[in-house]
Amino acid sequence: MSLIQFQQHRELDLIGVGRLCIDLNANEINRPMELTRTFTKYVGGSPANITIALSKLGKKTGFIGRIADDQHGRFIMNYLQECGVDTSNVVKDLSGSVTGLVFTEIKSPEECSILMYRDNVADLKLEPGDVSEAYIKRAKAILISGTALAKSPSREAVFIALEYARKHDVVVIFDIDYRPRTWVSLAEVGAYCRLVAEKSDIILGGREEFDLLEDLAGQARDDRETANMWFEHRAKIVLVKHGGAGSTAFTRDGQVLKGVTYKANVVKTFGAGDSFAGAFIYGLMNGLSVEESQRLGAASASIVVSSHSSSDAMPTIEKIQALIQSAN
Ligand SMILES: Nc1ncnc2c1ncn2[C@@H]1O[C@H](COP(=O)(O)OP(=O)(O)O)[C@@H](O)[C@H]1O
Ligand SMILES: O=C(O)C[C@@H](O)[C@H](O)C(=O)COP(=O)(O)O
Repeated sequence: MSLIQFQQHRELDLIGVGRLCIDLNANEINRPMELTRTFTKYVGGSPANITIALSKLGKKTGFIGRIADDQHGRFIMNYLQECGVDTSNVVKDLSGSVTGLVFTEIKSPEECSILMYRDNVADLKLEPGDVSEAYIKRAKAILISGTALAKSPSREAVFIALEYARKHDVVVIFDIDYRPRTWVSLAEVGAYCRLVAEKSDIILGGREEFDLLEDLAGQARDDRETANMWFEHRAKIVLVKHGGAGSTAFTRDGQVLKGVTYKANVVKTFGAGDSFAGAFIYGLMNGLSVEESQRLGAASASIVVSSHSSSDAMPTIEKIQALIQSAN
């Protein structure tokens, strides 16, 4: 019996919850942002990227979030619809909020950073009333990103979504997605993310992100200890990402699976986690093993880190399979 029981009769495969923002990726790469003059605009926001990735892989997706009543908000809405994401539950925020901006700096293929403008952003204005139980029960899975827990009322909206998902056997996928610029304190990161992780079926994060949940910032607990801690709750899969060194997946039934990586002509390192997550979830939804799903994730990440964007570069399954074939 499959580790993760997706309700197959549901019309939506995945609903993303949370951040919809704009990536502004420097065009003049391999130099600090002080020396860049032009940027290319893409839709961004980790949950948006992952939802877009699944949509481009042919999955039926939806989104619960808020956009600003500005040109960027309209750009995001148009792009989601072009990608086939259902936007019926994306709310236009009329409080005068703005769209979160992510300026990305590509000093070198290995040295990239992101500068996030997060004040008065629409995504954190998501309210509990925006979360529809009837919408959530139409989905096989929801994807929650940790950053949506950083401020109220988004925080409460996420907990409502979590409650509806548990009530209607919707698989809960939690991507820790720690973004320092949005949080008030590390104590809050740990407190709120632990509450969600304890109710999640699949937890994805980097080593440092799991440390934050375990109040071990900088003490780097052993991945297996981390997994066992979450298996004491609802988790069936705990996946620890390790950048270019790959990933390790732990399953509740005792498997420990080292994920492969595929050689990439790295342009930038960001986008790896979201592309990995999208293809990994796709594999699980298609009944593939955790190991095969990791393989899809790794191939997708290799494609996206070799590209200028995150969302735009999310690949089709054919592109992913071609890369895997060529590597064999
Ligand atoms: N330089 C790279 N080359 C090839 N694959 C990579 C590279 N960096 C990351 N990946 C793949 O993407 C996955 C997620 O990357 P990681 O950087 O850990 O996530 P995040 O972007 O969330 O920090 C890794 O487990 C690996 O499979
Ligand atoms: O999630 C954000 O706000 C930033 C993303 O839009 C950006 O594309 C990025 O950093 C994705 O990187 P990843 O989370 O490492 O895949």
